[in-house]
Amino acid sequence: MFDADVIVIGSGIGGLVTATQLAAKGVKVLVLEKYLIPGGSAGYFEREGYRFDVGASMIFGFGKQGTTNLLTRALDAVKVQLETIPDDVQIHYHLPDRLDIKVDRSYEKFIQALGDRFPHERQGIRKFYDECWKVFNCLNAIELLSLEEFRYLMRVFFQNPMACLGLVKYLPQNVGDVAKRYISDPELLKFIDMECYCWSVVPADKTPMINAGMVFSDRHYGGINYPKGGVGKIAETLVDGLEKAGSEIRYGVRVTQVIPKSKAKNGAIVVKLSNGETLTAQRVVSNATRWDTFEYLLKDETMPSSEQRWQQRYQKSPSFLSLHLGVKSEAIPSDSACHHILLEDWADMQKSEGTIFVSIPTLLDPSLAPAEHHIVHTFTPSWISDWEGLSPSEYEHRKEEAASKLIARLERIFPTLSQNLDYQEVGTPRTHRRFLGRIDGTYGPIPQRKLMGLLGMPFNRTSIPDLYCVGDSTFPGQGLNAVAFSGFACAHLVASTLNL
Ligand SMILES: NC(=O)c1ccc[n+]([C@@H]2O[C@H](COP(=O)([O-])OP(=O)(O)OC[C@H]3O[C@@H](n4cnc5c(N)ncnc54)[C@H](O)[C@@H]3O)[C@@H](O)[C@H]2O)c1
Ligand SMILES: CC(C)=CCC/C(C)=C/C=C/C(C)=C/C=C/C(C)=C/C=C/C=C(C)/C=C/C=C(C)/C=C/C=C(\C)CCC=C(C)C
Repeated sequence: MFDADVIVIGSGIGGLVTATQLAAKGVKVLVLEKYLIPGGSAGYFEREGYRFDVGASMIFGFGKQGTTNLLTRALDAVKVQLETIPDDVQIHYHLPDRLDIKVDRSYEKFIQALGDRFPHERQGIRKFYDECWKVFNCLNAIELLSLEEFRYLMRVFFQNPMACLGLVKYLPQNVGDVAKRYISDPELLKFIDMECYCWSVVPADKTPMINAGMVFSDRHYGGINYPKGGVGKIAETLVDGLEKAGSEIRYGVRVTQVIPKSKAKNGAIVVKLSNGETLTAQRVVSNATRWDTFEYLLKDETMPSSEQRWQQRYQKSPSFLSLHLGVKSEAIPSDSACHHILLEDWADMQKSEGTIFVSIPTLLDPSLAPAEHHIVHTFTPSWISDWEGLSPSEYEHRKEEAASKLIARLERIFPTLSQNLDYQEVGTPRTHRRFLGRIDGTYGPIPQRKLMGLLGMPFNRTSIPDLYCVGDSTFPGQGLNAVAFSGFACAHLVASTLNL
C-alpha cells in the first residue's frame, strides 16, 4: 500500500501540476481520480476513429521562453516532453455587422488588421493592447510561485521590485476601465468585450486586467500551441512524469468525504472513498471546485465564513452545450483557422446558446480523425437549469434540436457542413456535471458584480487545517495556464509547510 505524504483529489491540470511539482521535490503524492483517465476538462474521448477533446482546446503556456510558459515548465520539472504544433491564428472572429477579424500570432499584423477596421481608433487600439503587454512583461519577468508564502514575496520583490509594483498596480483593475481610457467607439468596445468573454465568460468590465495581460500578450509571445495527439496528451504526459518521479495515481476512485484532523481519531486529515476505504496524509489538496469541496466533500462541517464570503462575491458561470462533430474534409477549406467565434447579434453575446465557439484541431493534427475527415468541436454557454426536469425522450429531443440549430448557424462559416456530417455527439451541462464532477457542469467562478480585478479570488490555503484547494476556483481563475499557475503556487505552499 502506497503511503502518501500528500493526497490530491482529482487529476485536472491544476491537480496534476500540484502533484508533479511536489513529486519533483521528493514528496510522495497519491492522486485520486474518479474517472478512468486523467485530465478533467483537459481530457478526451474516442469514437469511431475520432479523438475528441472534451473541453480545453486553445492552449496557452507552451512557449519556450520567459516564466509564464507554465505547461512547458510543469512537464520539464518531471523530465517529460510533449510535441506541440504552433497555431498561426488564435481566433477568427465572425461578429455582427460583418466584423471579421483574425487574431494573428504576429502582434503587429493583428494591430494592423484591427486598425484597418477602426482607422479612427488606431492610436487607442495600440495604447490599450500595449498596456496589456506591460502586465505580461511584469509577470514574465518574475518566478511564479505562491503569493501566500512570505519568503517568496520578499525574495521576488528584492529581485524585481518594478515588476512587483507593476503587478500590485494591476491586481485590482478590470479590462473595461482600461479599454475605456483609450477607446470610445462603441462597436470596438463590444469587440473588446468579446475578446474577454470568449475565455472569461464575462464582459471586459468584469474581467481582471492581470488575466487579460496574460491572454492578449502571450498569444503573440509564446503563442497558441496544440499538443500533438490531442489535448489529452498533456495530462497523460504529466502522469508519466509523476510516476517516473515515484508518485502514484489511482483511477475510478471517488472521494466522498474529507474529515478535518480535529474530528479524526489519529489527528491526521482523512479522505474517505466511495468503496469504503479511508486514507490519511499529512496534507490534502482538492482539485474539485471550491463549491464541490465545501458543499459536498465537507458537507458535515459548517461552511467557513471565508467560503461564504467568496460565494457571495462569485457565482457559478454557465456550463457548455458541446457538439462533437466528425465531418468530411470537403466541408472545411484547408486555409481555415483552427478556432472561430460566431455571433450574429451583440444583444445575444451573454445569452444561453448565444456566442458559438469552434475548434477544428485536425487542421493542426490530422491524426485525430480518419483520413479525409475533420473534427469540428463546437460549444456554446448553456445553463444546467435548461436541461433539468426533462424525461429521457424530452432530453434527447432537446439535444437534437439544439444541435440542428447550432449546425444551421455554423453554415454561415462552413456552408456545406450539414451535407458532410459523418459523426455527431452532443454533450450538455448534465454531461459536464457527470463526467467532470463539476457542480452544475460550471466552467468556473465569475464575479456576481463588478469586483476589483483579481483581489477577491481566494488562494490555495483554506480555513480547514492541512486542506488546500487548486484549480479554476482559486487565484487566478479559469484557463489551463491559469490552473497550472495555481498548481505551482499550491505545491510551493504545501512544500513550504512540509519544510521542503
Ligand atoms: N482552453 C480551453 O479551451 C478550455 C475549455 C474548457 C475548460 N478549460 C479549462 O480547464 C480547466 C479545469 O482545470 P481544473 O484543474 O480546475 O479542474 P478539472 O475540473 O479539469 O479537473 C478536476 C478533476 O477532479 C476530478 N474529481 C472531482 N471530484 C472528485 C472526487 N470527489 N473524487 C475524485 N476525483 C474527483 C474530476 O473527475 C476531474 O478529473 C479550467 O481552468 C478551464 O478553464 C479550458
Ligand atoms: C511583493 C509585492 C509587494 C507584491 C507582489 C505582487 C505579485 C508578485 C503579484 C503576482 C501576481 C501573479 C503571479 C499573478 C499570476 C497570474 C497568472 C499566471 C494568470 C494567468 C492567467 C491565464 C489565463 C487567464 C488564461 C486563460 C485562458 C483561457 C480561459 C482560455 C479559454 C479558452 C476557451 C474557453 C476557448 C475558446 C475559444 C474557441 C474555441 C474559439
